[in-house]
Amino acid sequence: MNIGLIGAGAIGKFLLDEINESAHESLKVTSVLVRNREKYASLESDYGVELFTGTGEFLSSGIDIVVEASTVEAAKELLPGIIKEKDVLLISTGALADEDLVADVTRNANEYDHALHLPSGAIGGLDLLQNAQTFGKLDGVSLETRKPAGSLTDENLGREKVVFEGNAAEAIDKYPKSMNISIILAFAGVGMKDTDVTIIADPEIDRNVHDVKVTGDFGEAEFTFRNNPLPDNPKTSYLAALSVCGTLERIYKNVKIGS
Ligand SMILES: NC(=O)C1=CN([C@@H]2O[C@H](COP(=O)(O)OP(=O)(O)OC[C@H]3O[C@@H](n4cnc5c(N)ncnc54)[C@H](O)[C@@H]3O)[C@@H](O)[C@H]2O)C=CC1
Ligand SMILES: O=C([O-])CC(=O)C(=O)O
Repeated sequence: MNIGLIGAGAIGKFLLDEINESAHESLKVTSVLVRNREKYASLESDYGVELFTGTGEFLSSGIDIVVEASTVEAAKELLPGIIKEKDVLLISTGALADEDLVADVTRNANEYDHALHLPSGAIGGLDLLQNAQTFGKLDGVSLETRKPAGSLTDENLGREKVVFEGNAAEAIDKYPKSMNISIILAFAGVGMKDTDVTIIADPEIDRNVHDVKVTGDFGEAEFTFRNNPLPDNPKTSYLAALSVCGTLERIYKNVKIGS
């Protein structure tokens, strides 16, 4: 599967290292869409990829799937058009907080018969939420995110501080680089307005900790993810990058586990 990558930051670079430098025979990043060709020129020789600055040429470069690993803003701009041409894996899931965009993307995906893959990112347990919601009923879903203070605020905090309380839609609006998980959680569960979110800036930790609580007619579940950060971008959890690779690896397998 030839992969076209949008964004060569922390997750994009992880993908290049993991997929092009190791033995994933069926996967290869062949094209990378960047904004500044000079800045990323070394990727061509380092990873054997071709760089593009134009979306049209990027999409016609023989790729089978597009992996988005850029920003919520870029995802919102590019996704409605790209889904007409290719299957897409989107990690900036915060883009889907825009309901008009979701309607557009869904219509285009159906009309052009392309899939939109949404990895679980820096959390897990989305299979449970979907199962519990599809034929049963969820009563409540909450997310408490605790990140190193410097990831969330410029304030010099001496102790932990609750910097946000609200719903998932408000959380991604205020923290577009840090709360994509609130939107994928909302999508799998009770929606953006009913997913409760608390964000804590903690000067004492060096991991991204996400605590998800779910109640419904199935019973109760609680998941705590204590995620190591990616060295290239401490805001982003290592697990988020793994979820992109894992989703790609599983897409075309005939045996599906926990799906
Ligand atoms: N769903 C989830 O659980 C998680 C999602 N994320 C999101 O994943 C995305 C990638 O994360 P990182 O790699 O850590 O970010 P990063 O900031 O390290 O890298 C993003 C890269 O995208 C590039 N970029 C921005 N706009 C672009 C455009 N229009 N075209 C091409 N390239 C563009 C930037 O120059 C940068 O190199 C971010 O949106 C982040 O918020 C991050 C962590 C968890
Ligand atoms: O990586 C994480 O821990 C969560 C994150 O940044 C996001 O959801 O945007």
